[in-house]
Amino acid sequence: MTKYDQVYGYEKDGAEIYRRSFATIRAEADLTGLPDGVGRVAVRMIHACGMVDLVEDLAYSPGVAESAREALRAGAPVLCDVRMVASGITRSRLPAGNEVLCALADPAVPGLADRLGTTRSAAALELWRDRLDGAVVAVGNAPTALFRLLEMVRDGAARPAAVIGVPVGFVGAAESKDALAANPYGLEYLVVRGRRGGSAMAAAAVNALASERE
Ligand SMILES: C/C1=C2N=C(/C=C3N=C(/C(C)=C4\N[C@@](C)([C@@H]5N=C1[C@](C)(CCC(=O)O)[C@H]5CC(=O)O)[C@@](C)(CC(=O)O)[C@@H]4CCC(=O)O)[C@@](C)(CC(=O)O)[C@@H]\3CCC(=O)O)C(C)(C)[C@@H]/2CCC(=O)O
Repeated sequence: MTKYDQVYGYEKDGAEIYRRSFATIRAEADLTGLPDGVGRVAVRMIHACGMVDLVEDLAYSPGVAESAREALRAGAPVLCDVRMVASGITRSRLPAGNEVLCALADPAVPGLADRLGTTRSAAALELWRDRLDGAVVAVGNAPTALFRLLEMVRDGAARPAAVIGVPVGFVGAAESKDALAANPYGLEYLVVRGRRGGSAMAAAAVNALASERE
C-alpha cells in the first residue's frame, strides 16, 4: 500500500465508481415522468456533467430514443459537429459497428466557411449531405451547426432519424435548441434548454442510446 492510499482512501475500482455514480444520480435526480429510454439518456448526460437538475431543462420528442436506437441497430452513422463529441463515443457500445463521422477537419471546410460566410462547424455540414438520411446527429458544441442543420432540412436535405442537440454557450446555444424543439419538419430531437450542454453531454447521450447497458 502506498502513502497515498493511506492518506486519501479513495475508490479505485472503475466498475464500483460507475455503480455508485449511477446509484447517486438515480437517488438525487427526479426522473419521474421521463419515458424509460429518455430517462436512461438523462442519467448518462448527468453522469457527464455532474448536474442532477439537468432534467428540468430536458425537452424531447416522444419517439426520439426509439428512433435513434432503431437507426443505430440498422447501422446508421453518427454525425458529430466537433471531434470532441466523436472522440467521446464509445465504439464498443455501438450495435452495428456504426461509423462516427466529424467533417470539421476536412481540408475543404475552411474554404467552404469563407465562401458561405459562416463558421467552420456549420460549413462542415455540407459534407454530411449524402449521409444525413436516417443518421443520428449529435451536436454538442456549435450552435451554428444546429441552425445550419435546420436550414438544410428546411431546404430539402434528407432527414436524420434523431438529433441530439446540446450545444453549450452564450451566443445562439439556447436559441438553436429552442428552434430544434420547435422544428416543423418532424425531426425527432432531444435538447437541454438554455446555456448548458457540451460535447461530453452529447457523447454521453449517444453512448446511452447505443447500448442497453448502463
Ligand atoms: C463560438 C465557439 C464556441 N466554442 C465553445 C466552447 C468550446 N470550444 C472548444 C473547442 C476546442 C472548439 N470549438 C470550435 C467548435 C469553435 N468554437 C466556437 C466556434 C468559433 C464557432 C461555433 C459556433 O458558434 O457555432 C468554433 C469554430 C468554427 O469556426 O466553427 C473549434 C472548431 C475551434 C478550433 O479549435 O478550431 C473547436 C472544436 C474542436 C473539435 O473538437 O473538433 C473548447 C474546448 C474551447 C475551450 O474551452 O478551450 C470548448 C468545448 C466545449 C464543449 O463541450 O464542446 C462555445 C462556448 C460552445 C462557443 C459557442 C457559444 C458561445 O456562447 O460562445
